[in-house]
Amino acid sequence: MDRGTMRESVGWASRSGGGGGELQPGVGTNLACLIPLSSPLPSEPRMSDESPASAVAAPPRETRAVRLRSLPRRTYRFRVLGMGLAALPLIAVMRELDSPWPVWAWMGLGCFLWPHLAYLLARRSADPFRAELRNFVLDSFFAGSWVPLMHFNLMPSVVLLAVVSADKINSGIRGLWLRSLPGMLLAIVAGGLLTGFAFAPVTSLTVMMASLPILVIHTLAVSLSSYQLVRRVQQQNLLLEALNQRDALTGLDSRSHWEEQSLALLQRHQASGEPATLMLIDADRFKGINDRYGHGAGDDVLRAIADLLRRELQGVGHAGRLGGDEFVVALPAGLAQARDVAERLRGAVAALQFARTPGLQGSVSIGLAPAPAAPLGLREWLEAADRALYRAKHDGRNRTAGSDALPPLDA
Ligand SMILES: Nc1nc2c(ncn2[C@@H]2O[C@H](COP(=O)(O)OP(=O)(O)OP(=O)(O)O)[C@@H](O)[C@H]2O)c(=O)[nH]1
Repeated sequence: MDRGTMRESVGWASRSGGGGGELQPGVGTNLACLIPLSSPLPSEPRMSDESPASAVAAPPRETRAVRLRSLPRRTYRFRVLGMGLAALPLIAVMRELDSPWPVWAWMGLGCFLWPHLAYLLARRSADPFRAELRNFVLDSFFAGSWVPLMHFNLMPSVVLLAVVSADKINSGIRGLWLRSLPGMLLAIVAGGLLTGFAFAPVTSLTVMMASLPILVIHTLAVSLSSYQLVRRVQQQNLLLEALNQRDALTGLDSRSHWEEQSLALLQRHQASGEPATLMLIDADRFKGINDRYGHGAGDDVLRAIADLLRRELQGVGHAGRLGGDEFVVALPAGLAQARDVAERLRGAVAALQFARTPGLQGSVSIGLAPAPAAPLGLREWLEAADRALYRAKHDGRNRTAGSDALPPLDA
C-alpha cells in the first residue's frame, strides 16, 4: 500500500474506499379522503426520482408493491366519509332550490355511489396507484360540477372547492392539484351551461350549518395529518442522524462523526492542554485474507477488531472506521498511555481465533501521533499518524510506531 499518498477531505480519503424517496404523500385528505391515511401514500415512481428525498434508500420493492396494492383499500373509507360529508350542504342547497331529479341523481352518484365505484376500479386496475390518481382527479370533477348545480351558493361552493384543492396540494403528490384543475373547471362550465349559469350566491343559515361538518372535519384532518407527517419526519431524521453516526459493519463511529468528535478533542487539547493521541490502525495484508478466506471472513476480522477496540477503550476516546481495513482512535491520553492501549490491542488481534474460519489469523499495524499544537488541525494530526503507520508497515507490520516527531516505539 502506498502510505505516501496523503488523503483528502478534511485531510483524508479512505485508502481502500470500503466501508463505506421519494416524496411521500403525507396524507390522503382528499375530499374523498378527509381523514389522513395511517401511513404515507407511495408516490409515482417518476416523481420519486426527482425528489431530493430519493437520496434516502427507497423502500424495498415488496413493501412498495404492498403499499400500491393497499392504496385503494386505504383510500376507500375516507372517500366514503368525505363524499358523504359533502352531501350535507349539497342536500341543503338542493332542497332550497327544489332541484330537479337529475341533479339529485348526480349528487347521489358522486356522494354515495362513486366512492364504491372508485374502489372497484382501482382494485381491478393493473396499476392501482395510477387508477387512484385518476380517481382523485374525478373527485375534483364532481366537486366542480356541484358548484353550478348549487347556483354558486357562496359558502358551500367555496368550502367544497377549497377543500378539494387543499386536498390535492396536501396529498404531496407533485402536480396533482394542477392536473385536477382542468377537470374541475370543465365541470363548472359544463354544469353552468346545463343550469344557464343560474346565480344565487346567498347562503342561508341552514346551508351554513350543513357546510360546517366538512369544514371542521377537513381542517382537523389536515392538521392531524400534518402533525403526523412532521412527527414521522422528525423520527426519520433522528434515525438518519443515528445511522450517519455509525459505521454499518462495525458499529464504530462513522468517519464524519469520528471527525467531529476528534476535532473537539483536538480543540480541547489546544485550548487547555488536555492530553490527546491519535491511534491509526490498519489490518495487515487484509487483501490476502479476503482473497484466501473470502469477504465474509474479512468482515469477521473487521468486526472482531472493532469489538476488541470497544473492549479495550471501555468508552474512553473516540473510535471510528475510516474505511476499508483502517480504524482510528482519538484518545484523551498521552503517548505512553496510548502506546499501552495500542500494544494490548495489537496482541489481542494477533491472538484472535475464528470458529468459522479455523487457521485465519490477523494482525494490525498501528501508528501513533500526539496532538499537534495550534494552528495545525485534524488533517495534520492524521497525516502524522499516517506517517507512523507507514513506518510500522515498512518495518514488517504487526507493530506500533510513533509519528516521525517522536522516537520510534518498540514493536
Ligand atoms: N472484507 C472486507 N474487505 C474490505 C472492506 N473494505 C475494503 N476491503 C478490502 O480490504 C483490502 C485492503 O487492502 P489494502 O489496505 O490495500 O492492503 P492490505 O492487503 O491490507 O495490505 P497492507 O495494508 O499493506 O498490509 C482491499 O482488498 C479491499 O477490497 C470491507 O468492508 N470488508
